Amino acid sequence: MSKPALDRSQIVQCLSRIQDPYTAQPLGAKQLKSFAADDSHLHVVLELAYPAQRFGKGLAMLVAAQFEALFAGKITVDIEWQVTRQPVANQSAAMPNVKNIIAVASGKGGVGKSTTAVNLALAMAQEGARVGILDADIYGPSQGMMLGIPVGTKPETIDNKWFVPIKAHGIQAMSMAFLVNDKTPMVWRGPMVSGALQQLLTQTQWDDIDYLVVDMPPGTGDIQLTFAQKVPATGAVIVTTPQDIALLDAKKGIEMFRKVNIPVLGVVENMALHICSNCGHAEHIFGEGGGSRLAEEYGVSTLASMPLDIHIREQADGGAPTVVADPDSEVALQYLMMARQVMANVSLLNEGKTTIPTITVSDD
Ligand SMILES: Nc1ncnc2c1ncn2[C@@H]1O[C@H](COP(=O)(O)OP(=O)(O)OP(=O)(O)O)[C@@H](O)[C@H]1O
Repeated sequence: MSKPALDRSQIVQCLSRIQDPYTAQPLGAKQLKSFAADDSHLHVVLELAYPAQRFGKGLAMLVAAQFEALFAGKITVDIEWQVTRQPVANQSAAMPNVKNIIAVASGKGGVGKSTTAVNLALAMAQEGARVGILDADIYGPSQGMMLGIPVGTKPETIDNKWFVPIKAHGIQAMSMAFLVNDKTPMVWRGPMVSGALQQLLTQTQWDDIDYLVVDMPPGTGDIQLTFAQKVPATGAVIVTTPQDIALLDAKKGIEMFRKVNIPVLGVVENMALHICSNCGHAEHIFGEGGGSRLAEEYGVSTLASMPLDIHIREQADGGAPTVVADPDSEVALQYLMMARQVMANVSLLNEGKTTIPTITVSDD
């Protein structure tokens, strides 16, 4: 029989000295799942509200070090997680197998929205999340190519009603590109597009997903607005380059989500800095700090500032985006940190924490 050497309040107090770097909240009773202590061994099990397969190892070391002041014997800390579900009644009814939907959008085309979406999805999976990606970028679907899914691959169907998503690099993928052929006209009218996309969303048999990343069609017109209205998203990630024109369109994107009451989880500034592969010279090709200024103006987080890096393009074009092609590279780590921030922000939203400010800008 182990004799209790420490009580729960001592453990909780010790935990409260450590701040979760992604939620910016102190650890405490909520995260303490269990503990066992005798004279020689303290075993603490924490449970986070977002996956932490890679990040959890560092956090466990930090927590163990904190307990050294309290306990002289062997200390073991395990980090587990339980992803919370978006508390929206109609979502669980419509998509019982999907806990959270994250819309990735940009005001302007070509800013790297799809590349960011796929690396976000893969980075979430690396942290242990069950992830799906829906390519809703109907006019330029590229997720299949970036995930290395051979052209012409068709999803299986069940009962002539359900599509089975295609698995690639450990995530589940579905795209309009899997259902059309080269001859299908992509110059669809708005209602056809939003109808097809909604069908794709609700008639795919996702296999128990924590986060479904939706690569939205670029722009802020009627199609996007209708779709944003129909997708019961937990939150949106806005991708922009630091260029004035892209920022202006990104603002429209933020305002579009505001109109349909979808919280903005943060802004990703893409192609922020170019480092010459020959001489190492760093240059802000599209201007400096625009994404952060935009995030500040709207009171949302800057999730990442990604460099303009030839490997990002080459690896995505090659069917293995940076997060899987070169998982220990600096760029992959940046994507990983972005993913953790997105998942932590989702957990805060689901808990009803007000850490993510509501957007208060005028309509004009
Ligand atoms: N950070 C980056 N560094 C280098 N190349 C990048 C980066 N981000 C994206 N790219 C490249 O830029 C091009 C456009 O990216 P992507 O297709 O992701 O943009 P998008 O915003 O989704 O475009 P669209 O509006 O056409 O769907 C691609 O060739 C991609 O590989």
